[in-house]
Amino acid sequence: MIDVHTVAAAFSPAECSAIVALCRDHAPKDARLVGQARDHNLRRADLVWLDEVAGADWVMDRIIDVVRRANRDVFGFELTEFAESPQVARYGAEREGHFDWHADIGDAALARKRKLTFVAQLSDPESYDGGLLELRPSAQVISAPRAQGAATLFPSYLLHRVTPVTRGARQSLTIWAHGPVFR
Ligand SMILES: O=C(O)CCC(=O)C(=O)O
Ligand SMILES: [Fe+2]
Repeated sequence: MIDVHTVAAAFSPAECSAIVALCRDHAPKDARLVGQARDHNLRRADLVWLDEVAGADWVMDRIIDVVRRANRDVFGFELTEFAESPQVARYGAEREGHFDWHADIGDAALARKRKLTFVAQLSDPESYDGGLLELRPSAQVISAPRAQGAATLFPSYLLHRVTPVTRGARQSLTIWAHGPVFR
């Protein structure tokens, strides 16, 4: 089974910049984790929920398109909805933004139903150091491509992390597709 799938140009660089610009005027919220606890050792990032941003409907349209195609061609999961807003995260070097090893499926009502995770790289890879999205589908750790606009999709039970950003800032767009629990 293919566990990790990357769509090379889910967004163009110009579209990535447009998404970042849309979020710029929104007061970022401190990132919460699955289950709403806050632990800055586990995750340090600023979050904007795209549902709250005017003019971002086209982003959701694109996500639906990319997820539908990837699920049809690669995963074949039973997906029924996007029950949570897409989130734009910013991991800045000023506080070594990062997200430690975790899986996205949790105990909370919505987190239980997460099945497929979608993460798009919104930043120019030349503009930051660190901030690697790493995944552990097996004993081997693999890195998601850093190209701006690339989207990496994986089952939400897979362990993954974002390594600390040491220069500049990395922004990403994350959303989960939900459905009946795995069985
Ligand atoms: O920003 C990323 O690359 C990953 C975000 C993530 O793992 C999450 O929000 O659960
Ligand atoms: Fe995650």
